Amino acid sequence: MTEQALLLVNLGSPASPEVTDVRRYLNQFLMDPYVIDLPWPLRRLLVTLILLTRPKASAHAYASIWWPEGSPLAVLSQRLQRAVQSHWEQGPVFLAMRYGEPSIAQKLQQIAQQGISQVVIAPLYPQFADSTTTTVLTEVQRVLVQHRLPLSISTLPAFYDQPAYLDALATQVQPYLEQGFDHLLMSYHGLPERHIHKADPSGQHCLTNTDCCQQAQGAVLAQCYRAQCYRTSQGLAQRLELMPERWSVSFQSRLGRAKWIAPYTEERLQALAAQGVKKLLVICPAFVSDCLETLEEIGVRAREQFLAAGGEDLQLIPCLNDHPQWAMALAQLCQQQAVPFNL
Ligand SMILES: C=CC1=C(C)c2cc3[nH]c(cc4nc(cc5[nH]c(cc1n2)c(C)c5CCC(=O)O)C(CCC(=O)O)=C4C)c(C)c3C=C
Ligand SMILES: [Fe+2]
Ligand SMILES: [Fe+2]
Repeated sequence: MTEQALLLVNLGSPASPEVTDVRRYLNQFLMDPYVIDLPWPLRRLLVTLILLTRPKASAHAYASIWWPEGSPLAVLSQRLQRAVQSHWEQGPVFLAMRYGEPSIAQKLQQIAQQGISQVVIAPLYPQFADSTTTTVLTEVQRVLVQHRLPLSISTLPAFYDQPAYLDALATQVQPYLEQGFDHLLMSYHGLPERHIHKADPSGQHCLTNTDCCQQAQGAVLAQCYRAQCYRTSQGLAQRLELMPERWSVSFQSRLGRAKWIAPYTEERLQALAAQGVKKLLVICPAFVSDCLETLEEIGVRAREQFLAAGGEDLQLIPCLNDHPQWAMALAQLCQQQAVPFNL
């Protein structure tokens, strides 16, 4: 049988929580034109301004969640890689990071050097966005051309509605519901509204009314991150048999002054506390591995905010991480859903 490698790709973290490493990481991340989609001179100017203050604040936040083995996102991604290997019989499973190390270039070269010619690339993002999925695939294309790698590539598309993924997510959440709760908040990483409009092939669907994303279908759904977040949420709520008033969706991690997709997590936290919700569960389904945005932004800061607003308990439900059902589901999705690489 021809060997086929599997390359999992996650976002990446700074090498350490030191300010210099965080600055280097943020510079690489934010200078990506798929993340800050401004012309180079404006992007350089904006990122330079962000880098005046952000690295210090972010370094402090990273230091508060850093583990002895390293960044939670990196450590948990490695654990997932090992767990997926036991379900991937076609060949070795590798892990790369879009920003920082190990890079996509290092891993694709390693795969080619091992004489493997077929690779499945799995960007570890359930919902499609240019700032996550497209930038990974663009980097893969760049590396293939620059290093003339003789690799035949297929890629795993966004899996926001795949039953195997949703079943694993429901298995992860279920025990927390059984402990008793008032409300389950599904908080996704946000995006500037501009990114959603740019990706909208109809030019008129997205964000035109409050529930446009819930109605999205076909080519619009395939490109609309917000619509995919709602589909994931509906699929999860259905599996957990949640009544509509027991769950809601919000978007976190805003940066800068542009308008980001709503509703904002901070505002939902205030509103839920004001409605009398005391025991709040939060799951972050845009992330498959716990990271700064789950452990610190939700587990620490959102918790403080909710308690200050009158809530009694906010519990962060861990991401899928290396859950055995998720590892098996991911291997299965890569076998069954990967499509020929076509950027
Ligand atoms: C314009 C800025 C950003 C966009 C767009 C964006 C999209 C986006 N990001 C993730 C996943 C993660 N982001 C993480 C951290 C993070 N994100 C941004 C900015 C944008 N993200 C910044 C500046 C940071 C760094 C931390 C900080 O200073 O706040 C992380 C965590 C990484 C870690 O090391 O733990 C993840 C994961 C998605 C899924 C997404 C689009 C949907
Ligand atoms: Fe982000
Ligand atoms: Fe939409």
